[in-house]
Amino acid sequence: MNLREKYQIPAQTVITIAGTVGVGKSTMTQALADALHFRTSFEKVDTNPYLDKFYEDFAKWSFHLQVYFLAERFKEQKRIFEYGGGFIQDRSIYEDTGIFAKMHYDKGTMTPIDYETYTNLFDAMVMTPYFPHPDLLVYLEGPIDSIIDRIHARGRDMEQQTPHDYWFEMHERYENWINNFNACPVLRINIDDYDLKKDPQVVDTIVSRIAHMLAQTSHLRK
Ligand SMILES: Nc1ncnc2c1ncn2[C@@H]1O[C@H](COP(=O)(O)OP(=O)(O)O)[C@@H](O)[C@H]1O
Ligand SMILES: Nc1ncnc2c1ncn2[C@H]1C[C@H](O)[C@@H](COP(=O)(O)O)O1
Repeated sequence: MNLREKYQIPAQTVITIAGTVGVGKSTMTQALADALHFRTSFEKVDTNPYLDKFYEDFAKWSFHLQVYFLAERFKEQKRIFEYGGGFIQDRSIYEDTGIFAKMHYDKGTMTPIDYETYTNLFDAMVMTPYFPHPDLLVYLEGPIDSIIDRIHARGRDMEQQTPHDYWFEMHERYENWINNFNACPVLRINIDDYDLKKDPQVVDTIVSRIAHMLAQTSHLRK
């Protein structure tokens, strides 16, 4: 019996994993998908044609990158819908606007006109009754020092060159963002409490918490 059956999680459930860069979303996505026998929807980092350029020059490439991410995530959303759910998604679409686009606009590395164009597009595509929200957002959080260690351990070149202040600011913004997030139910998980690398069996406890939260919020999906 897999964990989905053990904890009676509906087969069509869609769970999105949110959290700052390097916190462990991809690792959690794979662990949950394996445990629940769900499909995965990963961010494609290596094939992103703007990401390296963006880290070299935020002001020049922030708009292009946001439009690219929006299109990619929307295509993934369509794929999830066509399969009828049963997915774990690595990063939510809400973080693109709520964290990244907003942060670059506030820092002056996205122009007001580009920001307005982007948010209009985002709202027209996502903030409508026709866009199915996930059943649950699992929010990963933890101390910024451990997260920066993970970014360094992973070793993506463009992230190594980025000043730590960028990651500090993002970490702080995530905290405010999640405290005001209400598009779907949220389960908060602290990375200090569960170490999927050292103890893969801990996924059982995480799935039981997910099942509990899904049961508590099932009335919202009827
Ligand atoms: N529990 C953990 N303990 C130590 N390192 C971890 C843990 N979970 C993830 N990592 C490592 O941290 C780095 C970032 O994790 P990743 O899942 O890619 O994060 P994200 O998708 O949020 O950017 C990777 O090198 C990954 O192997
Ligand atoms: N919407 C985004 N804007 C800017 N940068 C973004 C956006 N979404 C993801 N990214 C970056 C951040 C990381 O460098 C990579 C992958 O993110 P990760 O949290 O490691 O999965 O893309």
